[in-house]
Amino acid sequence: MQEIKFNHVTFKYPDSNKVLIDNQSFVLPTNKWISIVGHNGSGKSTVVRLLNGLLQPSKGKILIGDLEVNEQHLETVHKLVGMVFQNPENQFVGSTVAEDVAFGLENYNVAPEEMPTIIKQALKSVGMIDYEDSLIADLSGGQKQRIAIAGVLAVKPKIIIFDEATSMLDPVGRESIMKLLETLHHDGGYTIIMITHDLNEAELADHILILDQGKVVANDVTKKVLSNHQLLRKLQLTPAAGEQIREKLIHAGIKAPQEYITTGEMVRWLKQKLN
Ligand SMILES: Nc1ncnc2c1ncn2[C@@H]1O[C@H](COP(=O)(O)OP(=O)(O)OP(=O)(O)O)[C@@H](O)[C@H]1O
Repeated sequence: MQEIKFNHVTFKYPDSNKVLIDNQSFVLPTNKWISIVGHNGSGKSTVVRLLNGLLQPSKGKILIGDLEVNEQHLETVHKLVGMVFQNPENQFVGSTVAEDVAFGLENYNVAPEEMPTIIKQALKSVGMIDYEDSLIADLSGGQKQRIAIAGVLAVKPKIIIFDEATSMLDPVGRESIMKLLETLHHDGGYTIIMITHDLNEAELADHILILDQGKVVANDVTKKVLSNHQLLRKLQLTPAAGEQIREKLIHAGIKAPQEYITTGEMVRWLKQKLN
């Protein structure tokens, strides 16, 4: 699949006077893992909702390859771009796992006889094959999020958007969903777009887009974006976990250079120092 393009996109919510996205043009690669980073209210959710057609731009065009995201192509766009939200509870419609995954398929006119195989495949991809007949209410937060992801995978999208999909989980649940994303990305060939506040999570991506007050202020491969320390500090996007490690090291009498800011960078620096 070819790239994703925002061409001179302007957007304003109908009930607001503020132009939120003002004439923004940018290109995102496909078949990559992309993180969208920015503070609360910077426009991250708006950008991804424009991409999957939940919102329409006031001006400009959005293209996924040759396909223009507009009212006329909404069904194709929704099939192509799946979305997993912060709170899986908002996505469930069935009471059992299998019923819920089946519901998404019914919307796309999948023949009933094909459903059991598709449901099993999707549950297998998220490591939940043994839970087909379980009640959703009996699952943990992390398991619920996996089922929400299976529901999206069953429709066979090419792009999957995760809108802060780990933010309601505990650290263990969070890590297991991040591992699942890595597997989906490497083995499944999906384009993954992940919204996060956390640069340590963003660091796992191939590509990072940073938004600030509705404007794209960085859009490049991860290494390049994370090495622009001046910009990250200006935006106050230094990752909390990295800064905590720095403080602990200072207490231990070790001064890590200021330019190492993410946990990954900090760990690499420490390893080098210890060798
Ligand atoms: N339905 C709406 N009507 C009017 N304004 C809205 C609506 N939804 C969001 N906004 C405003 O648009 C701005 C951007 O919101 P958006 O949700 O895209 O930001 P975000 O970067 O995803 O934020 P967060 O990290 O808090 O989820 C915010 O100022 C928000 O208040």
